[in-house]
Amino acid sequence: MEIKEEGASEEGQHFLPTAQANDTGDTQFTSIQKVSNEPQLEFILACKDLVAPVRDRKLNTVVQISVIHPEEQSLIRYSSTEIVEGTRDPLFLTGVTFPPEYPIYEETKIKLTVYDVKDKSHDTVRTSVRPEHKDSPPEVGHLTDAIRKHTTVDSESQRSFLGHASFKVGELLKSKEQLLSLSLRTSDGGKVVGTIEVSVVKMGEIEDGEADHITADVQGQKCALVYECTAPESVNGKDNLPFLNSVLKNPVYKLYRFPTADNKWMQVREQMSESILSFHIPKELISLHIKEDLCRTQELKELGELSPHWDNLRKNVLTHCDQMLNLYQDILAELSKETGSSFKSSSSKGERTLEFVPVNLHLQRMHVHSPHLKDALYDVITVGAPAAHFQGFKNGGLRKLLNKFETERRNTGYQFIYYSPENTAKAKEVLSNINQLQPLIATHADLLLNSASQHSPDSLKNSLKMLSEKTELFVHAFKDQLVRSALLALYTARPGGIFQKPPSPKSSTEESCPQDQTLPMRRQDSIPHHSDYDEEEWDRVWANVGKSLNCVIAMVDKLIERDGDSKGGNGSRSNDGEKDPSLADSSTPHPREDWYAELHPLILTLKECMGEVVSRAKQSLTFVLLQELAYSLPQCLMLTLRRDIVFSQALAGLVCGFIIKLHSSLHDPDFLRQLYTVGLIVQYEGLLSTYSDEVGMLEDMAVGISDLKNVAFKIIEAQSNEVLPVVTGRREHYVVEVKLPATMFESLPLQIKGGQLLHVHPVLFNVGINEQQTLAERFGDVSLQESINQENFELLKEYYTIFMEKMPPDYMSHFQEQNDLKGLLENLHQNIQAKKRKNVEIMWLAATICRKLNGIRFTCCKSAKDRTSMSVTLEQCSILRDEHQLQKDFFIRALDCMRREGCRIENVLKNIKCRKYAFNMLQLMAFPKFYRPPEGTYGKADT
Ligand SMILES: O=P(O)(O)O[C@H]1[C@H](O)[C@@H](O)[C@H](OP(=O)(O)O)[C@@H](OP(=O)(O)O)[C@H]1O
Repeated sequence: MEIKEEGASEEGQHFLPTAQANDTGDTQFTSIQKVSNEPQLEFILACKDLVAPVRDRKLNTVVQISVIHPEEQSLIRYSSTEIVEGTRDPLFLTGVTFPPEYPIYEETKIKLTVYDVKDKSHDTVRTSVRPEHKDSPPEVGHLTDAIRKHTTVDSESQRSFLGHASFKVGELLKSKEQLLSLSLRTSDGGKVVGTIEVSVVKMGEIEDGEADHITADVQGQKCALVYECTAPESVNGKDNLPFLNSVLKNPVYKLYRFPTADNKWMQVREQMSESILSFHIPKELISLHIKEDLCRTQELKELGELSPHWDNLRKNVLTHCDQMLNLYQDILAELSKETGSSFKSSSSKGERTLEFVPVNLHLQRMHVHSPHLKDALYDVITVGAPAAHFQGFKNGGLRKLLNKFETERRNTGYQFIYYSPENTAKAKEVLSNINQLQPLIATHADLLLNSASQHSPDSLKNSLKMLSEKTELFVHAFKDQLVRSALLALYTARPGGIFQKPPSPKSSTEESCPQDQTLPMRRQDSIPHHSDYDEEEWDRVWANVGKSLNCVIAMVDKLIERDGDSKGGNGSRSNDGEKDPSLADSSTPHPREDWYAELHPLILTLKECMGEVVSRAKQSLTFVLLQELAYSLPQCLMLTLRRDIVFSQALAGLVCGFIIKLHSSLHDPDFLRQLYTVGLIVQYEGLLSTYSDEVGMLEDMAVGISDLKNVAFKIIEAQSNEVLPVVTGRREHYVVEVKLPATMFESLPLQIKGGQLLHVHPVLFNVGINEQQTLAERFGDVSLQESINQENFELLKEYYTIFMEKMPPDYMSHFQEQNDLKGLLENLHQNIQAKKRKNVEIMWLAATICRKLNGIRFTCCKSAKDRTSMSVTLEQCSILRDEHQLQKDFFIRALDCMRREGCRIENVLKNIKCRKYAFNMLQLMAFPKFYRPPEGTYGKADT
């Protein structure tokens, strides 16, 4: 019987994605008992004694799995197995899994339809995730009618119906050993054409003696089937799930079984999930930029009077800054409309309002349950290369643009004062420190006064300690030579080179300072002229803060001492109990003093001295920043915008990777120790070519990833159910606060609980693999890739050195591991030096090193859809081969299964509404061998 007949009887069939399948709203059906957040039901299939329609014809079989929901009675296409060729007893490696949220009940019926595939190069069965009802609304259809018609007819004409069987989920679950053996019948329900076996699978750890084994034969190989055990908490981290679930969304699960070298089965579950951080982090970041830019605009306005040249420049800068602010505000407003979004598709890459959002960001997870080994999770974050697609790549990407900008700026001549990028960054840092410390010191000063008015010696001492610490930090912040030189520059930029002295504080310090701690500085009464510029004045102003703090300390000491005396205490005694003669006069009892009245004037002076320092430093450093902004407007601001966009995409991915890593390793004390002592390596695999537009993308990506070194994480206790991370700080210095629920937070080491900043060490290795890279290698230039790989190798080596220095020797579980790592690093270095074409060994080595160093893995290409899918599936199968003894002969079959029916083809589907990797034959010929998808899974769709 041909598929058309079968199709006709299943007119209402459709393929329901989990996101839409969540809610039937009914409770009259019997739910399946399930472990929270684990798939509800997983099974595998095998057929026996299939009858070929034509005698002696070898069968190539595939099973299509459909679901009949109890309340609907319509058939929904759910998934397919891979095609098994040339046997009447096929064992399918691709299983069936129903995710946690899928509406499946004991009453739900599953229909299994077996087909014989004549030409598998055409067997791309489904093209749409949505109902194929005649009357389905066009906006949910996703595909153009033309494509849908073409692909359906094309695929269906290439296979024929063999037989079908159905069962209810409850029957399977209650059956002996949770295994059903069903007769396959022709569509009229008459003839038996073979049997199909359905076996429930439960992923989990095998402990010796616990596993049941069933011997099966896969292409002549005996394999033991393993059933039902419980996954260890370290893998599932079940108690942490609500936390992870608040970040990950719309999971897709796929299940496989593969034979191991010792003829047993391993089970493998793929999971692919979106993250709401895709949108959340960009929104956080844009808000932060807006705050920072508003503050800068205000500081520019407060720069005071400037000579006409500088004043015009400032006006110009302010106008452009306002325009940029409006732009950021508009983008934020647009993004805020996207409530609940967690995915930006590859086809939205160039959308202006989504520019800050990473493309196609997902967690790609492989959970392996293999005999005699602990269950293992392998995570890779897949995401489109962080790049400014809307701005385009005509003039290159950030790496080139920033270099060009800097070189030109350095050579501009007289109109601007050149400050190096380091100095500009320093100016931003000091300004930010001032803005943070000044209010903090003011608060501590008020607390000190409060303690004074309560006449509490202990609280007075504590407040003083805090005040002293913060004031010392403050004084330290200004030690830089930059402030001094910027003050002179600003002085010369005032009208007539006149220095605008900030309002003088009242000169009360001298009078109120106890004993002989007078301030050496006498303030200038007249405004100095250029030639009069007193370079040392700044030192005096700055030193006054320290001196007035000393006055406060001395006064507090005095007050506490007198208080002790008045209570009949010992006064101030030296260690041997003798009275200190220098303080002998103050040991006579005093009546209870008004501490507040004594300290208040000193605190006022301290605040005033600080005010003067802040005012001068702020103005001079703002003047430094004016130089950067004023040069080449508006390009300079556009460059900042580009960098912000690229960074935002990179940061969203990083935060997602960090949270997932934290979640899966929270119970590992060694990991936590590594986190606060060395920080985490974050390794990016880039698959971009160094030809045409992708050169610009790679230039963007390299800067975006390198900028991630300016990010630190801080773990804080969540005060409510809201656990989404918060981004604080400013450009070039970000702190991401990750909130953990109380129980999880409590289990952390003190260092992390105490708020220690946790650092990341990003590295990028890129190897172009496509036909464009062939062109680059033959006719173009690969130097960008070479220098990126070389530079990042040095960074990786540095991390490794610190890691080996700081982590205890027993941390690397075996001595062997250390040697392995060293060898791998050397090997990576040699491969980078070798300058071989499309040397994908670089990627495998870098990824292996990252995994061994317990780092966070990323894989990126332009859209994280096609090349990325090839690479992550290859990585998964290589891990199965190297770490889980996947039988050698099954390497390619496993790879093909994952690419044909796995999560990544679903990724393609959700991006372009078509189940085909966007490659043509010509492109694939240029790919390294193991990066080519199986027949029938690629082609160009007219999207
Ligand atoms: O434009 P054509 O000739 O169809 O080439 C495609 C490539 O073959 C794919 O590799 C690109 O996708 P990835 O960047 O996910 O690999 C794919 O990127 P896109 O999905 O962003 O269009 C295309 O560049």
